[in-house]
Amino acid sequence: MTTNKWLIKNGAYAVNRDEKAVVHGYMIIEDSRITYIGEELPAGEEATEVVDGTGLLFLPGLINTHGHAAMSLLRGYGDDMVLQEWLQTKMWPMEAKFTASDVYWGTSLSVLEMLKGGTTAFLDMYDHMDEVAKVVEQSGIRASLMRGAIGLCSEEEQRAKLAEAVAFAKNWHGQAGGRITAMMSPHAPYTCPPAFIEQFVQAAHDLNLPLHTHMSETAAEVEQNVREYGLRPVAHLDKLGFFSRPSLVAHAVHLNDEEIALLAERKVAVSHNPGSNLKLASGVARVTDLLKAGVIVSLGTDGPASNNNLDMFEEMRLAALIHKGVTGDPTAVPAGEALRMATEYGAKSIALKEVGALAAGNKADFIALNMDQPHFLPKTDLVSHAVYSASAKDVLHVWVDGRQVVKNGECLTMDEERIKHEAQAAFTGLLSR
Ligand SMILES: CSC[C@H]1O[C@@H](n2cnc3c(O)ncnc32)[C@H](O)[C@@H]1O
Ligand SMILES: [Zn+2]
Repeated sequence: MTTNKWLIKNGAYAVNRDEKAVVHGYMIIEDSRITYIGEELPAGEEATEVVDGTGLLFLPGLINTHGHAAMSLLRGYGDDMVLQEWLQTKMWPMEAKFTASDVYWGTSLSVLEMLKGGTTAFLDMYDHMDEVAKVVEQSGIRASLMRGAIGLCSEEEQRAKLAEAVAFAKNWHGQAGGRITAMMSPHAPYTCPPAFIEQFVQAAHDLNLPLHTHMSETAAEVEQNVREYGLRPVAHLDKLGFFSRPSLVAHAVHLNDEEIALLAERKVAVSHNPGSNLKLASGVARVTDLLKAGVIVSLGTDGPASNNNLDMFEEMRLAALIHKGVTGDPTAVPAGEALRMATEYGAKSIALKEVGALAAGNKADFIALNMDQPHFLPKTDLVSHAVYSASAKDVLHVWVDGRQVVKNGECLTMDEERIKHEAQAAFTGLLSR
């Protein structure tokens, strides 16, 4: 029996189908699913909630496929450095002091920012993951979660990290009404010895879960991989069996033609993180070549300490702009493709079914932008406006799994004032420990 039925009238819906980018008219949501999108109102539809969609553009919820949410506590703490210096001198010393409570409040701050900015699903690789899962459960967002493991430690500590990752996946995969799914995640080839990576691959096989890792983010790490193992990271991970599982690699900035072909052959998805790659001066990923080769490329912010926000509109815009700039081809990553990267390809990257597109039968994860603003006029091409002109601040309403979680810009499921206070206090506490 349907208990929750929303009728949205007079809206514009970015269906992003080849024949039609936007449909004007009605959308119906019954419980957790979209049941109708079309120009005509089907007869006899009685809704429990009616929304006037006049002046609103409805998009699929944005999907952030790589990040470390609790790192919001370190936003602005270590700017203008390259990756290794940033990790070793700023992030890792502070993260070593993080308590479960720090992760809870840091993640809450990020989830609040993401929901208010139109992100309805995110990937998180971190420590104290039970706290992250609690925030996901309470806030109503959807997430793919994993205990990230750095293997630069004793074998005993490695065993403990792997056991934690396995226990977390067993406890939380499918929880929160199916909004939480799990992956297995060794941090990176340069922080995880080969045998440790192989143990994660085996665990992913045993649990039937996908794998995620950082890969080829900087030229220095590729050189280090060649020095230590005689192989570049793609061949190295392939040799360790990583790509025998459904897998998603973050960054993939430094790739040659053979590596792109291998990623396509192994059906490895790539999370492109343009903001973080620019800020850490890591380089620009070969996104147009990856897409041409048939690789699924989605978008991620990475952690809020290397971005420094979680605005997926900014990532879409960056993706649509920088690849034009570096290739000299103004048709590289057009607006419709950038939107697909942030939605449909994002869902594929983190193995979410029936999410990522506005279509009858899909899960009702969607957002509404207030288009009645100067920067959205004239009404030429609404998808172009969403990619080239919009930002997180334009998001008015957000639904996840058929539940409204943001209304008129306010998050209904999280206590914004408390979260802001606790996150600031957590940072102050970290400085004094
Ligand atoms: C083991 S938990 C995740 C770990 O990843 C670190 N991290 C954050 N951003 C990046 C990045 O861009 N490349 C590599 N590692 C990153 C974070 O500080 C955590 O320690
Ligand atoms: Zn990362």
